[in-house]
Amino acid sequence: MPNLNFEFTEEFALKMDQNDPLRSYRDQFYFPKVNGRDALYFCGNSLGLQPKSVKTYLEKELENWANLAVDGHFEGEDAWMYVRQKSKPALAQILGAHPHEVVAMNNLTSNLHFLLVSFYQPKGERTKILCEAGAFPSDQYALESQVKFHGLDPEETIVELAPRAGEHILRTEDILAKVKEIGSSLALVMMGGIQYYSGQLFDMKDITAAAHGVGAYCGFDLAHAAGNAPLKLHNWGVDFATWCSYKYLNSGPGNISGIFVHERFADDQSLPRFAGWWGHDEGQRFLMEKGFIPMHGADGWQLANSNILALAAHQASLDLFAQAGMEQLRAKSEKLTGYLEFLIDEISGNSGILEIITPRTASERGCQLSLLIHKGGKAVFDSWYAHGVVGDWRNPNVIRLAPTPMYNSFLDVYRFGKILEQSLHDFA
Ligand SMILES: Cc1ncc(COP(=O)(O)O)c(C=O)c1O
Ligand SMILES: Nc1c(O)cccc1C(=O)C[C@H](N)C(=O)O
Repeated sequence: MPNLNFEFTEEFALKMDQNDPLRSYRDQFYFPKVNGRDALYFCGNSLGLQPKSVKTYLEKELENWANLAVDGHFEGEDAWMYVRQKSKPALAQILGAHPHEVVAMNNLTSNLHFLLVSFYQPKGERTKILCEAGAFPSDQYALESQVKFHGLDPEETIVELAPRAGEHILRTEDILAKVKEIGSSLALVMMGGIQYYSGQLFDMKDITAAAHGVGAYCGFDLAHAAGNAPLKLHNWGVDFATWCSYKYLNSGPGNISGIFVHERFADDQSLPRFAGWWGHDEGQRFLMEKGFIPMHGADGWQLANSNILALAAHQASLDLFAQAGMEQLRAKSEKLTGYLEFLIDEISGNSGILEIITPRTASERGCQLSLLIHKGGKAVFDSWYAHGVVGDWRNPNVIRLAPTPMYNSFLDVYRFGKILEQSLHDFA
């Protein structure tokens, strides 16, 4: 990132906002209120804000349902039968994939299970799964239950790699060395793309290459990376991935997830998979015949017919991503998070109250900074919230703050700086 000579002044923040080519997007979102005032919302890592356009997109589908009823499946330019196609160009851009490698469907954890059915096939001595220690609990439960499903012992089968003693982030060299060490016993590397707790962005390209080097598959949970960090899943050769759309993709609580399956598996019928009629050859689906013929690419992993209202809300947000462009969003994101980092260092410096544990290099993180709280515990978080700061507290002792380039401003970050300054007096 260029040296921007950040300053802890309102004038500086306002100047940055004036020069921000994405500044108009903020007005396209609803901001919640805390204590009657617009929140300083830094919680896109948990739930993204609602685009104002969502209502219109939903209303259109409600009208289609009201006016067309069952004919809505096949009639009109937005026929529900094909509507998932609409989301593919924007998703492909966000994930760094070809459109036929991605499809919006289900929820994240469900998708993880379906993908593991295909990409976790323990055989002989090749049974082990490598993941990061402290992965999001749902991923841990999914991996454990898959291992048990294959009659194996999770304790022996799942290798959890932790940072070195006294460190908070995993060194890429340690991940690569562990892959090599497990070698021919490794069936799968399955990690978060961005670690939900520390905010570390893993080197997915090198990790994938290392996994392939020992004959293992490699997949990522991109819940915290999709719409946040630059991704090139196709070029990196990643085998599979899944994400959710309710965080950085601003598509609504619990809304639809998506999957990526690399094109080398697009017509691979040797991979086991759980099938359903929506993954069956579209041209023959309504012949209602026996014998599953998977669709080309990721679509062949679909099971059930698309949730149209979910896709409508998703599309409202994806259209904003397509307009804004991931490159521009990332360029702003590096500056915005860089500004937050600068202010935290400048203000809390040697206070001993908190410490940034997210990597200090922009290429090793998304927009989130995770702050390890040394003094004051959750009371620090509560006091910020009382002043309108919406971040989140994650046990045992981290506050996550995620200024998102789509709707946060430099002024938001500056205002947080003023609140931080005040709270340091309270917790010193
Ligand atoms: C990294 C990660 N994986 C999985 C999940 C669970 O997703 P879902 O409940 O949508 O399956 C979350 C968040 O809830 C998450 O942050
Ligand atoms: N999906 C959530 C929910 O319904 C309630 C509270 C939190 C969530 C989250 O998504 C948590 C999030 N995945 C995390 O990184 O902590």
